[in-house]
Order: sequence, then structure tokens, then C-alpha cells
Amino acid sequence: MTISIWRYSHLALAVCSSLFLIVASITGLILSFEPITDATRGYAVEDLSAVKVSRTMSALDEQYEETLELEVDVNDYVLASVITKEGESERIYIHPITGAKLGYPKEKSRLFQWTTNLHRSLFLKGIGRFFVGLISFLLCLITVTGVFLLAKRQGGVSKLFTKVQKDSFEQRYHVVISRWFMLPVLIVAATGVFLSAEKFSILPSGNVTHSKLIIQDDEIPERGRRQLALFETFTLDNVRKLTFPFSEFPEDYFELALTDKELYIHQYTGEILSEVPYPFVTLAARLSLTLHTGQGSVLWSVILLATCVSLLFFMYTGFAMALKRRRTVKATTPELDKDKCEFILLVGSETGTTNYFATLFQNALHKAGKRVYKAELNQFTDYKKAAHIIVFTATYGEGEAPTNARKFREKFTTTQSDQLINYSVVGFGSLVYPDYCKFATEVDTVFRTRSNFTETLPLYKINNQSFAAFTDWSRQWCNTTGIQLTIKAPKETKKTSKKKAFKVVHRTPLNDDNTFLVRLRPEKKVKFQSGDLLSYQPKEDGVPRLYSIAKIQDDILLSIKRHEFGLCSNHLNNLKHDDLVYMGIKRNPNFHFPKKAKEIICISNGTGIAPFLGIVDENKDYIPISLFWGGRNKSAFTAYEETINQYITSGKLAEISIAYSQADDQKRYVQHLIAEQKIALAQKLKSGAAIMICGSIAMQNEVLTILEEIATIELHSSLSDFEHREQLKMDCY
Ligand SMILES: Cc1cc2nc3c(=O)[nH]c(=O)nc-3n(C[C@H](O)[C@H](O)[C@H](O)COP(=O)(O)O)c2cc1C
Repeated sequence: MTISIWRYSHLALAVCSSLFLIVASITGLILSFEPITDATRGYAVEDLSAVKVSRTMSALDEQYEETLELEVDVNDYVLASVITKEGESERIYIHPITGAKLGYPKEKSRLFQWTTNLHRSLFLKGIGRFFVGLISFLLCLITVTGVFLLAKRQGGVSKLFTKVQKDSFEQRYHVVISRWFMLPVLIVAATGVFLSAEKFSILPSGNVTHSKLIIQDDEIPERGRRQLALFETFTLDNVRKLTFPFSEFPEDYFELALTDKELYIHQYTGEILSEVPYPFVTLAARLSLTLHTGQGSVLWSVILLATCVSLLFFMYTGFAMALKRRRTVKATTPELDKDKCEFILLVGSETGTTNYFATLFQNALHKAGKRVYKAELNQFTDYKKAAHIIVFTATYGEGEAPTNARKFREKFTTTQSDQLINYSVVGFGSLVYPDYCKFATEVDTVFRTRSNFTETLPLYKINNQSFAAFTDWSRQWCNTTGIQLTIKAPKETKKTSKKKAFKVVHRTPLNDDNTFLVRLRPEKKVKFQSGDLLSYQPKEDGVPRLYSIAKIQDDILLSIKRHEFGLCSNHLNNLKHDDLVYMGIKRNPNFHFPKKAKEIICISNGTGIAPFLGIVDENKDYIPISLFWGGRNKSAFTAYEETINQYITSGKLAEISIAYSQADDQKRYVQHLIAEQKIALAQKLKSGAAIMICGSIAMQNEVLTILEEIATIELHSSLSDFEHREQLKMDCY
């Protein structure tokens, strides 16, 4: 079954049951406090597995005139119905060894009574109970479809708990939290169904029937005392209820309800007159009630409470995702006549993000005065005036097409046209999956089969919806076609801490390659790590720029490239010693020091070296760190040289390999260094090394291509395996 069918079923079921589920979750959340308050009343004074029933019975005989009933509740509180020496009839909590009165059972509070009624039957009695049962059943189905979606997303059941692909907050945490709560939700739902089915007598009867008893009078001992020897064989933890004989006549007997069976016991001889085990339905109903309500276990009640909160969270995030998807996918509606447009954008998108990027490109083309037609890949046909076709497509399942691109190959084969068209394919995928951008690769191959199609740019793959990679591709496309476009950056949504004051304590002069280092000292204590991001927002345009941080002895070290018209880089370049700047810090936990790694390989170019200076500085355990760096020429390295030499001398940095792209004696890039060390890198990866990449997207893509080769050819695995094992960390721009 395709992923979209699972997704639609999951959503449709959630929509149908949402209102009821909201009520059930909120009331469930309130009710989960009931067992917690009950369990904290403190009447469980003894370990009941060490208290024989006979002992409690003797204690009761001494303390009270008569005992009618003894009960052990889910909280291990012992309750007795007694007649006191003063002739009062009481139902009390007792000490199981002394028989002393501990307190009186409390009536269920009005709030819990009211909430229970709403939770069980929505105040609609039988019909309400039926609906609640039905909703519980739907919740079971929602959970099952959810587990399928989760398994598909993570690349199989065995990978359920591996790394989650980077995504929006709603999508990411819907996945992350569902992994922990799928089992509790399924338990709550299934037990809800069971309890409803039991109420409607759909299940076989759970009543216990004893055969008729014939008790002979001559069994009364002369002393006329009750025989308690048998009760020495039972401890209180196995007892649910003991009903004392109604009278002293031998035809009245003890009724002992244990956890698994019910016994009738002769009150004088101690003989077991009848023994009936509880049927499975009774035991299952009891377990269902315990699991559904959390009675008797504070820990489980807390889990149930969290489960109710998680259900509300799933509803919020699920609907937020569905709405977002509707908004973004709907945008594929064609605006113009397909046969009048020169630019055709074709989209393969399941959850809308690829379409969002395509729309950004469409808007930029519109702004540049071009006629653009955007459609789904499934709608591929001939386009009379087309000069450029640009495909933006995601990959799903195991390297399959998104639903709106499944028919593309067939449509392409049946559409005949000799028109000369330039094409370009942009693949959106994630390195978490073994078949990284596989469908985009297939689309690219399909275009290659026709001689009238000419490639504008080679297939471009974008990992994790990286906007930086998308702008890099757009820049390349604009350079090749000569069409100048301005792509509007999306608003930064990720959280940045409040702006803090930093003082400039050091800065290097501007280097030949227009780069410089600034060292900033926080005015007040600020928490950050190397690899986090510093956000600087110039007043002029209010658009924050992010810089990767090196943490050096509680200071922040930034490496900045000054761009001629760059607002931010020029502001920072104008900073002088002791100046104050106000900046925010954004946590970037995916790019922190990989503590579990046996070895670290840092690959960078240009100012991308910055976080690695901090990471090496943090290397207190002297883990072997190899640094690869690519720069323009020797003078570009001068700003870092002294620090790097110190690290090598101290042993914090094992080695550095440098490639210069514009030196007289060599014209090499950092990817060339990586290619030369394929075998050594393969060995290092195999023995648990982590690779970190920071720098330009173009460099990242080149390095990834080589790493993919290393993974497949040398190690017979895939990059996704390294992603899952957190051996690959990237922060490129
Ligand atoms: C269930 C699932 C399966 C995926 N399978 C792959 C895959 O095999 N290869 C890949 O590169 N990306 C895969 N991805 C990642 C998506 O292609 C990527 O997140 C893409 O940006 C989603 O675009 P969309 O929002 O337009 O659908 C998968 C994502 C999900 C949720």
C-alpha cells in the first residue's frame, strides 16, 4: 500500500474521532490524578506478601466484636467491615497486623465523579458508552496506521528508534514523541475497547459459579471455634476479598476471593468446599481496568497522564501538518495556459516542502517577467512554447516517487515531441535514507533518454530541505542561463535566544581573501558550545545572519568573510576593540562535539573552519582529530596558523591537510584531499570515526559524493548508515 493511503487513513480516522478524542484525552488527563491521590494516602503500612491472612483475622477477632468482610484494594490498603466492641458498624482501613483502625475510605470527589461520567459515556448513558467504545476502536486503528507510517518514514521497523530526519517542529516531534507513546496509546485504546465490549455483554460472561454445597452438621467441632489453619497458607497480597460466614451455623462458610480463583471454606474444619478459577475474561477485564485507569500504580498513572497529553499533542501537530500540506500542495494549481509558457516547473511532492521551493522559484521567475507554468509531475504533457523544464522532486518509500509523480514515467514515454528543451532536475531527499534522492536520479535518467532534451545543470541533490543548498542551485542555474533571479528567503523560524551583549576582545586585520577573526566576550554568563550559531541582525533590513561559533575559553570566536555589499559582514568588520555588539545564540545540537566518537574528521573550507577551532580546543581527552581545510592561498591560512600550530603541539589536533585553490604551485580543493585518502577514511569510519563538514554547500556536495563512494565501494554500506549512527554531521551554507 502506498504511503499516501496510510497517511490519508491515519488523517481521516483522526478527523472523525478528533472531538471525542479531545474530550477523552482531557478527561483522561484529569482522571489520571485520581489513582495518584489515592495511592498517596499512606494506608499501605506493611508488605502484604509477608502477612498471613490468619494473622489479620486473629487481630480483627481481638480488636472488634465481629468482622464481616476483609478487602485488599489496588493500592494494597486493607479494608475491613466490622462491628466494634461498642456495637457500631464500620467500614475502615486497618493495620493488617494489629487490626488497628487507620482511617475511613473517602467518597469519590465530585470532580472525579463528574469527569468519570463524561469520560465513560459523555453523559449519554448507553449510547455515549457505545461512542466511547467506537472512538477507542478508531484510536487503535489510528495507532496501527501511525506505526506503519512511522516504520515507512524511518526505513523499517528495525530503524524505528534511529535518527529522525530534520523537519518542521510539528513533523519532527509528531515522529519523535509517537515512538515513545505508541505502546501506551495502543494499551489505552485497546483496554478502552475491551471495557466497553464488557459493558455491552459482547464478551462471554466472567461470572464465577460454584456448584451447590452440601454441608453436614456433624463437622462442628466441640469447642465451636473457627478453624484458621488454612488461612495460614495465604498471604494478603493474593487476597482480594474475604467474606466472613453470615452466621455460626456450619452451612455458612468463608468466601475467599484470591487474585486468580475463588474458594468457599468450611468455617470450622477449614476444608475447601469449592474452588473455581476465574475465567480468562474476568482476569482480562481486571487487567484492562488497571491498565486503563492506572489504579494502584503511581508510575503507570503518570505514564497515562503523559499519554493523554501526548494524544492532545498528536492532534495538534497532526492537524497542523495536514493544514500546512494542504496549503503548500494546493499551490501547484496552474495559473497560466501551459502552451503559452516558456518555463515549466514540474513538482513531485508528498508533504509540500518541495512544492514550497518550486513556488519560490516560480515567484522569482514571475518577478523577472517570465511566463511560468507549474504543475505536478503526474501531469507531464507537451508544452508548446517550453524552453526550460525544471523538475523539483522528493523521494519516498524505498526510493519511490511521491504520489503526485508516480505516473510521470508513463506520461513521459507516451508524450512525443521534438521540441528542443533545456532541463534541470533538483532532487529533495534526506541522507537518513539509503536511497538518497533516488527518484530524482530516475527522472534525470528518463530525460537523458531523449536527444531533444539538453541538461542545463547536472542533477542537484538537496539534503533535509536545505535552503542554502537551494540558493546554491539557483545561483548555478542563473549563471548558466544568464537569467538573474532573486529568491526570497523564508522567515527564520528557529528559536534564537534573547539578544545578549558581547564585547570585542580581539580582531584580526582583514586578510587577502577578505576574511577576519573576531573574538567576543559575553558581558554576562551565556551558555553555548562550539558548533552553535550566533545570530546577528543588522538594523537596516532586520534579517538575521548566522555564524558558526567556536568556543575558546568561554569566548566566542567567529571567522567572517567580508562581502562587498554585505550589511552584516561590513558591520562586523567595522568593530573595534572594546566595542559592544548585541547578538542572539541559537543552539545547534546536531553539530556539537561528537562525544562518543573514537576519532573525529573535520572537513571545512573558508570560514567554515571556525567551529572546528573550538571543537579542537574542547578536545580534553585528546581524541585523534584530523582537520581538512580548503582555502584560496597560503595567506588565507595565516589568521588560523598560530592557533593550529598550538593545537598540534599540545596534541589536541592530530593532523591538518590543506588544499589551496589559487596558489601558484597547486590548484586543489578540499574534496581532492578527501578523494586521495579514501582508503584511510574508510578504515576510520569503520572503526567509529565521526565526520563533520562545515563550509560551502558546493564543497559539501562534492565531499558527500566521495563519501558515498567510500560507503558503497569500500564499506558496502550507505551514507544513511553513518547518518543513523551519528557519524556524519553537517552545517553548510
Ligand atoms: C516516509 C518517508 C520516506 C522517505 N524516503 C526517502 C528516500 O528513500 N530517499 C530520500 O532521499 N528521501 C526520502 N525521504 C525524505 C523526503 O524525500 C524529504 O523529506 C523531502 O524533502 C520531502 O519533500 P516533500 O515535503 O515535498 O514531500 C523520505 C521521507 C519520508 C517521510
